[in-house]
Parts: sequence; structure tokens; C-alpha cells
Amino acid sequence: MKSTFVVPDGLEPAQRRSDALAPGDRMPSHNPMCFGCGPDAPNGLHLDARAGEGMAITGEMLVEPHFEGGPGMIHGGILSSAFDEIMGMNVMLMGVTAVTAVLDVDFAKPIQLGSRLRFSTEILGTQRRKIYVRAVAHLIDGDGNSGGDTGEEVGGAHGLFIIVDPSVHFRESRAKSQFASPEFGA
Ligand SMILES: CCCCCCCCCCCCCCCC(=O)SCCNC(=O)CCNC(=O)[C@H](O)C(C)(C)COP(=O)(O)OP(=O)(O)OC[C@H]1O[C@@H](n2cnc3c(N)ncnc32)[C@H](O)[C@@H]1OP(=O)(O)O
Repeated sequence: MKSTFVVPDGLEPAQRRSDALAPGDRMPSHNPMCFGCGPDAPNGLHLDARAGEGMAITGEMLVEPHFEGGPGMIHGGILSSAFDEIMGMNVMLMGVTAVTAVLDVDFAKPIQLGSRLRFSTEILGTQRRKIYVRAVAHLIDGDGNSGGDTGEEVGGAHGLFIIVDPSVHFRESRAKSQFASPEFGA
């Protein structure tokens, strides 16, 4: 992955919460109307994320026709949103609420509409309230069985997430959402 994002040395290892999902389990949406993971978001990404081993998770997404940017291609903001969401869901393994402060995306290859993407993401470590995450996206075939992480790498990302107190961070905005799940404070 090509990137100028700087991951500091000496990060603390991230700790998986004791009751985190088992590897392979579907990660729940934190908000049914979330553009990234919400099942009820009409034009959303509908990312399907699964817990992995250690501090890793995976996700899959179909590049729908309404995600178009250049002719027949995914919009860059859609890929950025998918990386943001999947790395944010990765942070949920720690059992904290964190928001994105920095998102660095490597648009390595053009991605055509109709492609199916698999995201693999892992938490690199923490420093005080900061959580550093890295992700890659590969093309997979329609049934998702072959290709997998050995399919063509089409993108990569780093994210810096900052742990927040949800009762403070969402204090003023929460009333505007009818759907947010109290479980994830968001
Ligand atoms: C959809 C939303 C759901 C959210 C709920 C989550 C529930 C689970 C969902 C999982 C899936 C979600 C995935 C999507 C996630 C989003 O897209 S979130 C939406 C986009 N992000 C935002 O709206 C955040 C807006 N920004 C902010 O609110 C504030 O800037 C922040 C990020 C909370 C930081 O402010 P702060 O708490 O005052 O932080 P501050 O004390 O200044 O800094 C703390 C540390 O972070 C560092 N830092 C802060 N900002 C930066 C920066 N930009 N660059 C570098 N370092 C920085 C500081 O240097 C400091 O470092 P140290 O001194 O410890 O070395």
C-alpha cells in the first residue's frame, strides 16, 4: 500500500473486549440508518462485517450502480466511506466509542461498478485516546468464495480514531436520530 500516513512507533497493543464477538460472527450495525453499515439506509453501502481473529475484522460490499463516479467506476468518496466504516467497526472490538480524526486512502486501482470488494482491517495499536487502524480492499468474485484476500488489491487505508465519551460527543445530535443504538453509544 502506498501511503504518507505516519504510524508512530511504540504503540500500545489494543485490547479486545472480553465479550467481543467470536471470529466469523457478523458485526452488528451501530445504527440501522448508518450510511455505511445500516441495513435500513436506502442508499447505503450495506457493509457486511465479520469479526476476525485478534484485533482484525473483514467486510464485504457490492459496488452498486448508484455508487458511480467516473463512467462505470466507483466514486472515490464511496470507497473512502467504506474504509472509514469498516475501520470504525474494527474499533468496536475494543468496546469503546471512537470517531474518525484522520482518514488516509490509497486508491490503488480503478474499481468498476458491479465489483464485489472484501475489506480486511486490523488495529495496529493505541496511544492514549488514539487508535491506529489499517485496511486493504481486494476484489472477490460474485459468490465471495474464491479470490478472497488473494484477489487483486485495489485500495488501502489508514485511520486515526479518537476515543470519545458518547454521552458528551452526541449530546446535541442524538435527538436528531430516532434510530441510534444505545449499546454502542451512537
Ligand atoms: C458514523 C459515526 C459513528 C460514531 C460512533 C461510533 C460507534 C461505532 C461505529 C463504528 C463505525 C463508524 C465508522 C465511521 C466513523 C466516523 O465517520 S465518525 C464521523 C467523522 N468524524 C467526526 O465527526 C469527528 C469530528 N472531530 C471531533 O469531534 C474532534 O476533532 C475529535 C476527533 C473528537 C478530537 O477532538 P478532542 O476530543 O478534543 O481531541 P484532542 O484532545 O484535541 O486530541 C486527542 C488526541 O488526538 C490527536 N488528534 C486529534 N485530532 C487529530 C487529527 N485530526 N490529526 C491528528 N491527531 C489528532 C491529538 O493530537 C491528541 O493526541 P495526543 O495529545 O494524545 O498525542
